[in-house]
Amino acid sequence: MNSFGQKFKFTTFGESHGKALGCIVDGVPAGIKVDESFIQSEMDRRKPGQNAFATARSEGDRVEILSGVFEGLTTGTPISMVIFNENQKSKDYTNVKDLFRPGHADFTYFHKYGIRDYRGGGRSSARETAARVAAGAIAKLLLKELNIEVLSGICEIDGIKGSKADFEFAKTSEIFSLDKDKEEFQKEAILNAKKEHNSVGGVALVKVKNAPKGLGEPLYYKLDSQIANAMMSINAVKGIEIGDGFESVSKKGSENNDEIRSFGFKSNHSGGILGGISNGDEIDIKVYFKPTPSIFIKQETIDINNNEVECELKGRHDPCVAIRGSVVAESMMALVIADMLLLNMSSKIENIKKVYI
Ligand SMILES: Cc1cc2nc3c(=O)[nH]c(=O)nc-3n(C[C@H](O)[C@H](O)[C@H](O)COP(=O)(O)O)c2cc1C
Ligand SMILES: C=C(O[C@@H]1CC(C(=O)O)=C[C@@H](OP(=O)(O)O)[C@H]1O)C(=O)O
Repeated sequence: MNSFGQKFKFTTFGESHGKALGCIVDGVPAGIKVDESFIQSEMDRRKPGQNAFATARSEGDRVEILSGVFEGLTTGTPISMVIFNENQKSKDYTNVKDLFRPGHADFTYFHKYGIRDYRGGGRSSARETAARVAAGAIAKLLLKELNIEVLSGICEIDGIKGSKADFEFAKTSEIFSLDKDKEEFQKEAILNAKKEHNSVGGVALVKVKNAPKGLGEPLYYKLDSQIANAMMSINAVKGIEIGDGFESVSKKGSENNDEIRSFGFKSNHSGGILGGISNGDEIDIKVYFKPTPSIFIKQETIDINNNEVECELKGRHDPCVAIRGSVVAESMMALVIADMLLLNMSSKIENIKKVYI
């Protein structure tokens, strides 16, 4: 079992240097309008090779829908989508074929499976996240029908934090940072690291607008625990925060509580989730990405025979994975919300009656 979700489920397949990648999304209700140009526009926001802040690998990331859609509508049967790889350069990996890149998953995959697919990280490469964005686009089409929106953007790069509380959200990959005053410095930090053959980390903000109250199951399928599970499943994610997150630890209860009025909550320190259930306010999380492990600085490592060697990489790598990673985080959030919506259908007898009677 390696799928995500209980009702709105998906799984992905493929490798970075294999023939193709793809996903199967199961449990999608019938009758959702499938706008293929929307799916492609989501793919384009994540795809590599678009600017100096991303890997130079050039992929069209064109999605082909193989099943589950008829005359522009979902049929209620599994939706399968495929994305063919176009720009693999496996030769770049020949000199590190038998060794483990520090910080990447080469070491752990080898010890788990006993096989070294050295071609660009194989299944552990974040190229897999293209398939998640395709699945996330289907989730977003469901959310659109309910006027729920998921957005994301960058709020921190290499320790340079955005300062505005109310960010303008990035809609395309052209818009880089949520804080226009800090954007220039954040960009510079990435380009400087790149010049030095190094990489930097970053933080993405993900928000859900118009999420209804009541999403999330008690106790073992809470909305926040599922969001954490989804985000931590993304390559290079090392932590997440819900609402004020770690900052709330140093606050008094009186500062941290969101007081309640008849019109709603006076503040949103909770990030829109209480007791693992959405409270109707904006859902608001931060996702922390580590610096890209593949860097072009000589490092010490071992080979598959345990010999101590030096590792010198070639190839094409993101100098900061958080930039494209923010789009992946947004897709995973859409998938969690879609799953929770479908689970929520059966939380009240009135809802079940609406469907069946
Ligand atoms: C969008 C995205 C792009 C990435 N690009 C690269 C890359 O070009 N080179 C690399 O070494 N790692 C890249 N990573 C990170 C690795 O895939 C990841 O660090 C590796 O699989 C090890 O997993 P872990 O960091 O979660 O432990 C990327 C991650 C994301 C989310
Ligand atoms: C190709 C993509 O990103 C890749 C993610 C990645 C990694 O190790 O995660 C390593 C690089 O690829 P390659 O396997 O060719 O060395 C990136 O270019 C993509 O996101 O589509």
